[in-house]
Amino acid sequence: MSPTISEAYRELPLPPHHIVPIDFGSLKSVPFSHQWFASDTQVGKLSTPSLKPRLDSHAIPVVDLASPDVLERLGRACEEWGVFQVVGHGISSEELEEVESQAERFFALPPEVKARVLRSPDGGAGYGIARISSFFSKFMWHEGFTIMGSSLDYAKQIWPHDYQHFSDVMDEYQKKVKNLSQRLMLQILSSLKVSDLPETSSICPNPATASTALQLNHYPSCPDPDLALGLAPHTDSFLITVLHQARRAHGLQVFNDRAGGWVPVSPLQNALVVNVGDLLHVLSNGRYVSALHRVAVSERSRERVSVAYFYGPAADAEVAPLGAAAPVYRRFKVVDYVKLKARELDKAMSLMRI
Ligand SMILES: C=C1C[C@]23C[C@@]1(O)CC[C@H]2[C@@]12CCC[C@@](C)(C(=O)O1)[C@H]2[C@@H]3C(=O)O
Ligand SMILES: O=C(O)CCC(=O)C(=O)O
Ligand SMILES: [Fe+2]
Repeated sequence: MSPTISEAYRELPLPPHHIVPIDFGSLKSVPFSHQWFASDTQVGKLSTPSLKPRLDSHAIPVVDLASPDVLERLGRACEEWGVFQVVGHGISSEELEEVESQAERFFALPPEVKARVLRSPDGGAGYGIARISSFFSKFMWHEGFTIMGSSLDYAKQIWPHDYQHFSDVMDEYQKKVKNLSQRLMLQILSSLKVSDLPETSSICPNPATASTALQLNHYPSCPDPDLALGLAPHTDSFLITVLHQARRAHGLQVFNDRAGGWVPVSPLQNALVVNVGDLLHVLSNGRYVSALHRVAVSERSRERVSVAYFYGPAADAEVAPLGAAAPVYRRFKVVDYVKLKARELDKAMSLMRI
């Protein structure tokens, strides 16, 4: 049988304190375990001292999928930023609001109910702390729920008598966002202008075998936002991530060398945020930037919800730079990369370099 992404985590089980979130609702101040200082956000050689971003969000490209020069705009955004906001994507604001309100409904449940769907120590899906947490000395002001495939079994455990609506909303959204992700991937690959794409059918990816995950993120309201960090700096592992952030819910920031630091990705009405992930960085032979991003806790009494959809090739598909005369990355299996990232985090990409 073909491997799944969840299997990649079997070899590296996490202890319970890296799975079960703290009960944020009961806290009147930020505990020491959740207070971040500059030295705690060290990622590779990059120290990320201030949570105050440098530039305003207008710098992040906005791409309208209906625009005649869409390929050129996508290519430039992926090359210069590794992140852009997409409009004209065909998912209605009602659908986005519904998915957001079901995510809020889940996170508002008491801790013991959320614990019914706790991620297992060696698994990828379920409720808990972000997997990257084990690489940092402090805990993040965040709880998440990762859904891989249908959400029905989870919904039945959470709401035994009222599971259908949550499940319908999440599964319908996954279908829509998968179609959008596939469409974006085809356009992004065309934007690379590689003349010979021999393996596109296996890596492109094939929507029937794609690796996908829907991640509901919750950043609870925080007594002292300046001390806490929502999500530590990281790059996403798959090809692309399509993210819905709730309106007025600021906090997402992307690192950009040329802009000289962290730039906010402010919520834009009806837009979805698209991140280039590590695997697309490899396919493009390093041309498209795998965007380093983090989430600051921006306001005292406002919680924040976001919904991320990770889209990648099948777990056993092989990835390598496309049509590159001088490839800088070697060929590897998706599942092996996810394993390596679970062990090495930000060093994983450089370990794949030739
Ligand atoms: C498919 C996946 C991407 C992800 C790890 C996961 O197996 C499921 C959750 C995803 C997430 C969400 C929060 C940030 C992140 C880095 C993490 O720890 O879990 C991403 C992972 C990723 O992109 O590598
Ligand atoms: O909440 C956000 O804006 C970003 C979430 C994120 O980076 C992720 O789920 O990987
Ligand atoms: Fe991310």
